[in-house]
Amino acid sequence: MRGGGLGGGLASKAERTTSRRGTIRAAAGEQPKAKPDLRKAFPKVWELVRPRRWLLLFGLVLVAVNRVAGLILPISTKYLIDGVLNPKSPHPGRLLPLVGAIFAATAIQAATSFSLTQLLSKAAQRMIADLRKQVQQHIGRLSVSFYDSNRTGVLVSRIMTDVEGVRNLIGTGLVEFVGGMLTALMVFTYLLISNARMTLIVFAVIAAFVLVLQRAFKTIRPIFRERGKINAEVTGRLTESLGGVRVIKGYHAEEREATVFAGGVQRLLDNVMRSLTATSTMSFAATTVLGIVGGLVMLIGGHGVLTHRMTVGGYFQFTALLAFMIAPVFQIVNIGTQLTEALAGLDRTMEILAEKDEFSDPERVHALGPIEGNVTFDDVRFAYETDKPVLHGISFEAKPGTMTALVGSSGSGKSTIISLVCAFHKPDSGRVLIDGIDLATVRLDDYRAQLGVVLQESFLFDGTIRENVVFSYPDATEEQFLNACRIARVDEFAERFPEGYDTIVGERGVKLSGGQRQRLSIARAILANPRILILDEATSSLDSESEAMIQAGLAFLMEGRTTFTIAHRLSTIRKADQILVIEQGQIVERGTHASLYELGGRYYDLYTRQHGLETNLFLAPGEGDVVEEAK
Ligand SMILES: Nc1ncnc2c1ncn2[C@@H]1O[C@H](COP(=O)(O)OP(=O)(O)OP(=O)(O)O)[C@@H](O)[C@H]1O
Repeated sequence: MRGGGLGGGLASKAERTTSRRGTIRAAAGEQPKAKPDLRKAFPKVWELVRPRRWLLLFGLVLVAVNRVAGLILPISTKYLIDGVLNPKSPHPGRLLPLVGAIFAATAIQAATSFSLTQLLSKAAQRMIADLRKQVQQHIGRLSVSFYDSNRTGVLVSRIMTDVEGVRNLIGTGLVEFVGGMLTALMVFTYLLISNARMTLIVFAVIAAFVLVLQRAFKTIRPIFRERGKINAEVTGRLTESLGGVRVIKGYHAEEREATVFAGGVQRLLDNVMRSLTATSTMSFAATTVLGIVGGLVMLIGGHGVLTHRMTVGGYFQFTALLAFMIAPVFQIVNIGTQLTEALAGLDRTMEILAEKDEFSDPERVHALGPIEGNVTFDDVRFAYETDKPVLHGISFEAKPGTMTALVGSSGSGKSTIISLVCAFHKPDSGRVLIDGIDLATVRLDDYRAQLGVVLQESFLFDGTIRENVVFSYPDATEEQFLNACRIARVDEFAERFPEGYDTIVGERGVKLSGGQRQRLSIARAILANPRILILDEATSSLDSESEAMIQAGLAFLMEGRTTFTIAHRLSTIRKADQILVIEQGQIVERGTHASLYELGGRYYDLYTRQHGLETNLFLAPGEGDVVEEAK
């Protein structure tokens, strides 16, 4: 993207504005759904499964072979006891072939198990990687209002954690599940043929248990869904508090933060405890059922053998096979939980993927060639929330290559106007026109490629100086890159580092000063060569040397571009071709510095306030002297 660091705009503004419009249910703190909507989940599951359907089918064949091979051993007990070892007519010659068959079956079982894990687990991991990329890409294309209303940590968890659970759908989870069912069915049929009465009694007990299990799953599913939500919230808060460590320390709020975190961890613990209670109840029930079934089989089978209705071999075979029928039911307990988790994760992932991506807005049909940079607001009205209008009929024109400064008190709507210029939002009524074309109908990629943003909170990645500068135009030549660095005076500090432009900056590397960060951000914007430039000036004052360097870079950057600035420095405001004074979402005055000063109205008030108060709205503290000289 050539856009001169739009990301910074998202980050800084999202931090300043709190969550006001909840788009993701979990983040908005709504009650979790009782269970994932399966009808909605299946198309999504199918979408994931479809490209891998042959693999899964092959996996199922492998499972079938595996399970049949696994049945050879229990089935052979009957032949061993009744055929080979029968005291009345022993057949020692049959022993070796029987053992050979068991060896062969075991070899097949081992080989198929190995291949299953190799094939399916790897496919599952590949799928997780794909899905992660897809979710991240989608989130990247969502509108700014989405970011405003969802916490960063929550989004991180959506991309990293939720997707992880999907492993169980493609990995061995689903196949094990189907394989288990298959085995149970095969064994059930076999047992039914060999001893219908005993099989049906055992089956009735197990069926009752399955019904109980189903109820248990109903309870346990929302717990898992909620766990994902709590996890995301706790991670979110943690990410924020680690990022805002200076504010926390500054207000000595370490303990308060610890309490908040402890509260989150406790909620997580409570949730895990609840699910553990549910799972332990399930295993308690399972053990009891196992005991009952075992006793019943012994009673009926023993009686059968004593009354010669069953052979000893038949009895042992029955008990051995029974395990193969019951084990899958218990496996389902385990796998069922995993699949439930996977579906809950998928459900949240789907919620994100269902969010409307700002680029594929059907209204945005106009391709935009190189623009001149005429920006016109035509009676623009806008509200973030219904019934709370923020802009009330803003109209102005910014001619190509001119500078428009927005001034006004805090909360008057300056940033909102800028957001509309950036097409982060659409007006509720009225139009924003770019060279006469309604911005709401323009393709965003075309437009944003011609937009550059320099924010007061310069946004730096963890990477080298070079990477941070060319971020706005990755195809820049070395010459273009060096030229931008020279104009923005990045060379002056970068070349002093032993690693030069390859010096790592950001969290892991060299910490740059506020002024240096701004210069880097200016170099980035110069390289992007935007037609429309957004400049959110820093409020903090820099020493005069840094200030001079920044001003020189900015002067070059603004040359010939339509610039919008939320100005704090009088030096910038005085250069503006037009100043718009915004109060409560309206333009109350407009003109140049001289004409507005002359007018003696709101602008005059704001301007002269600096003589009396430190909290000047234009200027950073200490800038007053510069004003005096400039006047
Ligand atoms: N994302 C948002 N959701 C809801 N309301 C918002 C949002 N962002 C801003 N507002 C509201 O819109 C109004 C105008 O805010 P805006 O940020 O445009 O003011 P501003 O003039 O840029 O203020 P400042 O100089 O303090 O940054 C304020 O009342 C603010 O509370």
